[in-house]
Amino acid sequence: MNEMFPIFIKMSEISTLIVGGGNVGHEKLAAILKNSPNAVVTVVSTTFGEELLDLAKDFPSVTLVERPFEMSDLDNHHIVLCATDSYELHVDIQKECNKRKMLVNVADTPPLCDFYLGSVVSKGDLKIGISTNGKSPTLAKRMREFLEDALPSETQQLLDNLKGIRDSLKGDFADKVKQLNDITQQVFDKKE
Ligand SMILES: C[C@@]1(CC(=O)O)C2=NC(=C\c3[nH]c(c(CCC(=O)O)c3CC(=O)O)Cc3[nH]c(c(CC(=O)O)c3CCC(=O)O)/C=C3\N/C(=C\2)[C@@H](CCC(=O)O)[C@]3(C)CC(=O)O)/[C@H]1CCC(=O)O
Ligand SMILES: NC(=O)c1ccc[n+]([C@@H]2O[C@H](COP(=O)([O-])OP(=O)(O)OC[C@H]3O[C@@H](n4cnc5c(N)ncnc54)[C@H](O)[C@@H]3O)[C@@H](O)[C@H]2O)c1
Repeated sequence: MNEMFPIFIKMSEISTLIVGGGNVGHEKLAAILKNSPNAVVTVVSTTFGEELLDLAKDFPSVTLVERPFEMSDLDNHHIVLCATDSYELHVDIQKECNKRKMLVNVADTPPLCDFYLGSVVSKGDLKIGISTNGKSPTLAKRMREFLEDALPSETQQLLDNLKGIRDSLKGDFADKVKQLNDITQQVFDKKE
């Protein structure tokens, strides 16, 4: 059983720290910005790869700090992603995050992670997060590609229509729930 609980985070409302600006740092930053272009992210790294520099320049809410990590970098951030090539540093950061009750993800080291990144399917406002419980990120990627193709292109139109109906419904909460269930059942042509 996959015991992880998915949540959707407002990345522009919290502050994220990435430690390490090489290949993995770039991958993690790209994954965040693809979903959340206004994410507030600081990347601290001794050196930065070209790809990360190229990506970050288009996002004003991303700050790059070029120097070795210091524990005080954890101040004022909510979540941390470790992406250096130093396992020892990652262990130290993970311990300190634990002490401070901050959530930490350590690239390539699932046992040190409080949370995993997922594959993300997006169709307009619809977003589906996929986890394989860490078993196969490659399968998560394939599932994303499969669902991206399978979801109808009218998904956003459907959502916009339902939002309009939702806002215009009268009655108490139970009435509204019933009406919305009836309407969506017709859309999916589902018999109960
Ligand atoms: C979903 C995605 C999100 C993202 O990172 O954006 C993601 N990995 C992605 C791709 C990917 N990562 C790797 C490959 C190479 C092939 C392979 O190993 O399968 C590919 C495929 C590729 O790139 O084609 C290497 C890899 N990854 C981890 C390990 C360590 C280990 O498992 O021990 C190693 C071995 C490194 C080594 O060999 O040393 C660990 C994790 N990777 C996770 C997430 C978390 C579990 C998610 C889940 O539950 O499924 C977890 C546990 C922690 C975390 O990183 O948060 C993103 C797909 C985005 C998309 O395209 O949709
Ligand atoms: N690149 C991949 O796809 C991949 C795949 C599997 C495993 N890994 C592992 O993941 C780790 C990172 O890989 P990478 O390719 O991103 O490495 P990298 O060398 O490209 O990047 C590491 C970054 O960490 C920075 N760094 C190192 N020590 C630091 C410190 N004390 N403070 C701040 N920054 C520091 C470096 O300046 C560099 O920018 C490695 O252990 C690697 O073996 C990488």
